[in-house]
Amino acid sequence: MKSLPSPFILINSAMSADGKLSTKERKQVKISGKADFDRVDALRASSDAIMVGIGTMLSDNPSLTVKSEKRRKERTLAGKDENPVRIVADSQAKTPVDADIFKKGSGKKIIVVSKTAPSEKVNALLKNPDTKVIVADPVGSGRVDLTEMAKLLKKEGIEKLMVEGGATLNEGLLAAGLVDEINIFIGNMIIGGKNAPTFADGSGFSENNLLKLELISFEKIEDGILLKWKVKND
Ligand SMILES: NC(=O)C1=CN([C@@H]2O[C@H](COP(=O)(O)OP(=O)(O)OC[C@H]3O[C@@H](n4cnc5c(N)ncnc54)[C@H](O)[C@@H]3O)[C@@H](O)[C@H]2O)C=CC1
Ligand SMILES: Nc1nc(O)c(N)c(N[C@@H]2O[C@H](COP(=O)(O)O)[C@@H](O)[C@H]2O)n1
Repeated sequence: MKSLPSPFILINSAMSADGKLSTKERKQVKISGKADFDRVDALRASSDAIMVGIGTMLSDNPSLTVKSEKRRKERTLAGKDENPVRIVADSQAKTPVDADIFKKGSGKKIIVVSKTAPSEKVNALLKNPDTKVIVADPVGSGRVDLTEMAKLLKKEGIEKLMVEGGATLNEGLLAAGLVDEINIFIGNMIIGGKNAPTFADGSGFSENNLLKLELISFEKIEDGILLKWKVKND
């Protein structure tokens, strides 16, 4: 069983047929087609928050907004912000102060940092409206403690957290036993390259300690396939 308290955490990723999230230059690739991007948009709209790691922030500068106006309206009619809370796991507060999450779309932003994040960078980030910095580093390791982060995000009222990568954060959350569900869209291309990020990088699991999954569903979408997995955290 997953350790509580934590939001329900779902990782959504798009990968190539050979399991890569992007190129060896860490350049974002359009793996999903129109239909899958629309599915992802609906998933964003149904979530309380969307999170990426600092690696993804620096390489992709994502806006993490809900793209469909209809879905944004539905959220506001339900008394929510247009966009879910946008969160970055960013141990040293390296998120650029002019990142697209601050410029595009309305709604709250949370930067999760460690105790050793430089205060001038933290203060600069806090100048952005609707932005909060949370320190999740109980022992002062200099790295965000993901279990502590989950606990603090739950306290912020986040019940459903959608994680959109990247490779290192995915593995960190999986290794911490925090992930409930994985949605992977496998696109019709090979990216290749031993240094191209895969779905779960980090240090990985050992042979006698592999993380087991249970298949929920599979669905053909355009020229790819969507796999939904439940994570067996016991
Ligand atoms: N195809 C897809 O669906 C997606 C692809 N990507 C791709 O993934 C690549 C980025 O992946 P990565 O470089 O691995 O960066 P990442 O986005 O996974 O961020 C990793 C960073 O998160 C921070 N972090 C803080 N605390 C952590 C902890 N306890 N455990 C793990 N990480 C922690 C660390 O500074 C770490 O270096 C890019 O090339 C991007 O384009 C990213 C998202 C989705
Ligand atoms: N679902 C999906 N399919 C792909 O093909 C992708 N390359 C990604 N990437 C993720 O989407 C983020 C960009 O979000 P915005 O359009 O800027 O809102 C990017 O950072 C990855 O997390 N996802």
